[in-house]
Amino acid sequence: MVMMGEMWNLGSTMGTLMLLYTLFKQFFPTHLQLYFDKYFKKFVSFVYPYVEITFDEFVGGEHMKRSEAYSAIKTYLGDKSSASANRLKANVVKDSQSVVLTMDYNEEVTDEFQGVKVWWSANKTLPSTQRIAWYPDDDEKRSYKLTVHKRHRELITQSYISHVLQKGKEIATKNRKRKLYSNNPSQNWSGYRRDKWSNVPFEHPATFDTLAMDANLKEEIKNDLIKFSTAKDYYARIGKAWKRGYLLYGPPGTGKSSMIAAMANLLDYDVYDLELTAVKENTELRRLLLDTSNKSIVVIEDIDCSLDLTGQREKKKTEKEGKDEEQLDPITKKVKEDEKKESKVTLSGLLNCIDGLWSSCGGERIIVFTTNYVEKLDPALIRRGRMDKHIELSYCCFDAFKVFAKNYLEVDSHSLFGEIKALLGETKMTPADVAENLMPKSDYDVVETCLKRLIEALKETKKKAHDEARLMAEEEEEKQKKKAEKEVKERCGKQVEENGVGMAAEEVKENGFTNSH
Ligand SMILES: Nc1ncnc2c1ncn2[C@@H]1O[C@H](COP(=O)(O)OP(=O)(O)OP(=O)(O)O)[C@@H](O)[C@H]1O
Ligand SMILES: [Mg+2]
Repeated sequence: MVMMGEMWNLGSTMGTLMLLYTLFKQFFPTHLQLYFDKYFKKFVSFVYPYVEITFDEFVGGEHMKRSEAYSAIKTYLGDKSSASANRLKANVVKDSQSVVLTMDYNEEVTDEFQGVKVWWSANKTLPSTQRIAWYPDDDEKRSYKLTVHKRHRELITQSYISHVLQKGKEIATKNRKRKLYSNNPSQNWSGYRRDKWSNVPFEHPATFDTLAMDANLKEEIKNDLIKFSTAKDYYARIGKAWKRGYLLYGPPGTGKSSMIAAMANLLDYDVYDLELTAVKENTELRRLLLDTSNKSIVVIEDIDCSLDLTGQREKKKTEKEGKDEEQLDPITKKVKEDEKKESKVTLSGLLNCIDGLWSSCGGERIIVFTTNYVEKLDPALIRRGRMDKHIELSYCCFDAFKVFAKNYLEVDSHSLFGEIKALLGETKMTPADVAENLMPKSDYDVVETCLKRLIEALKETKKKAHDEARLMAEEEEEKQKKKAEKEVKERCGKQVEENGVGMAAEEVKENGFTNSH
C-alpha cells in the first residue's frame, strides 16, 4: 500500500507537470513546441516509468456494446478489493444469501502477479456537454485503469490480463443469478445503453425431470444440449458458429414454453424473450440481437403470429380494443398511432438478423422458435442451419403421464395405470390437461381419487371426440347427399332442355327421388 501511495503521488505530480507544460509551450512558435515535445516525452518516460492501460465499459463504434473485459475486470477486482479497498459497493445476489462487492469509483487497489505489482483504479467521468439523460448514470463514462512498471509490460499484456479475465468470468459464473430479459419498445430506448432489454430474475422451476414427454425424445434433447454447450472446440474446428436453433411445435399446452425453461435451467443460460410485435424495423431487431449476452437462449414465441409469410405483421384488434382506443386522450392516442405505424420487420430481415447473430457474436447462443402451426412457417425460416432441430411436442403419452404421476403423486405404478395407458392411446389430451386432472384438489385427495378423476376426464374427452367425429361424419354425409342431389337436378334440367320431360323422369326414377321441376 505504501508503494501504491507513492505511485499515485507520482501520478498526480506528473499530471500537474503536464498541465504546466501545456500552458508553458503555448508561448513558443510551433516548430519550437515540437522540439520541446520530443524532449518532454523523454523526460516523462524517465521520471514516470509506468504504462497505463484503460478498459472502457462500452466499446465499439456506432453501436456501442458493453465490454465483456470490463465486466470480468469488475468482478475480479470486486473479489480482490474486498480485502484492501476502503470504499466498496455491495450487491445482494442469489436469493439474498450472499453479497457481491465491487470497487467504488476513484478507489484504488493493488494486485500481484508472479511477483509483479500492478495498480488498478476505477474511474468515472462526466461528459463535457450537458444534456438531459433519462437514467441517472446514463452519460457517465466508466473505465478501469491498470498501471504497471514498464519493465513488466510483456508479462502483463501477455499473461496477467487474460488471467484477470478468466478469473473474473469464473467468479461471475459462480455468483450469477440468471435473468429473463424482455425487449423494450424502441421509443423507450434512450441511446445505445442498457435499456433495450429489461430483466427480472429467471425463476421458472421447470426442469427436464419435471417435463412430461416421451422418455427417448427427452434424453435425445438433453444430450443434444449438453453436447452443444461443451463443443466450443468442435464448432471452431468445423468452422461453424457456436450457435444452435431449435423449433418447438405442437398444440397449445403441450410444454413448449416449459421446455425452454428446462433448457435454460439445464445449461444455466439467461433467457431473452423477444417480442417481435414490439420491434419496428429490421435495424432495431439487429441491435436487440447483438445486445444479447453469451450463454443465452433467444426465444421468439408463436413465430407464426409475429410474422406472416410476406413479412408483414398480423394486426389483431378486437372490437373492444377499438372502442377503448376511441376514448383515449390525444397524447396516448398519438403514441398508440405511432406504435401502429406499419412495421418494417420482414421475414428476410429476420433471416438476415439470425444469420448476422450467428456470424458476429462469438459465444454460445441458442435460438428457439415456438409455434402451434408448423405448416404455416416459411421453409427458409426453419431450414437446418437456422433451426437445426425440430421438436414436436404433442398430446400426452403414457411416458409423459408416468412423469406426472411420479412428480405430482409420488407413484411409479398403480393398478389403474393399465386403464390409463389404454385410454391415453386412444385419446388426445394435452399434458397441461392431464396435469390439471392429476393435481390433488384437497388434502383428502388420495392417489386413487386423482387417478380416477383423470380416467373420468379421459373418458369424457374420448366421448366428446367420438361425438364430434360422428357429428362431422353425419355432416359430411349430408353434404355429399346434397351435392349429389344438386348434380342430378342440374343433369335433369339439361335433359329437359335437350330431350324433353320423358328422359328426365327416367333419371329421377333411377336416382330414387322425385323432382318437383
Ligand atoms: N410436457 C409437459 N410437461 C410438464 N408440464 C407441462 C407439459 N406441458 C404442459 N405442461 C403444464 O401445462 C402448462 C402450460 O404449458 P406450456 O406453457 O409449456 O405450454 P405451451 O406448449 O407453451 O403452450 P402455448 O402453445 O399455449 O404457449 C404449464 O404450466 C405446465 O405446467
Ligand atoms: Mg408457450
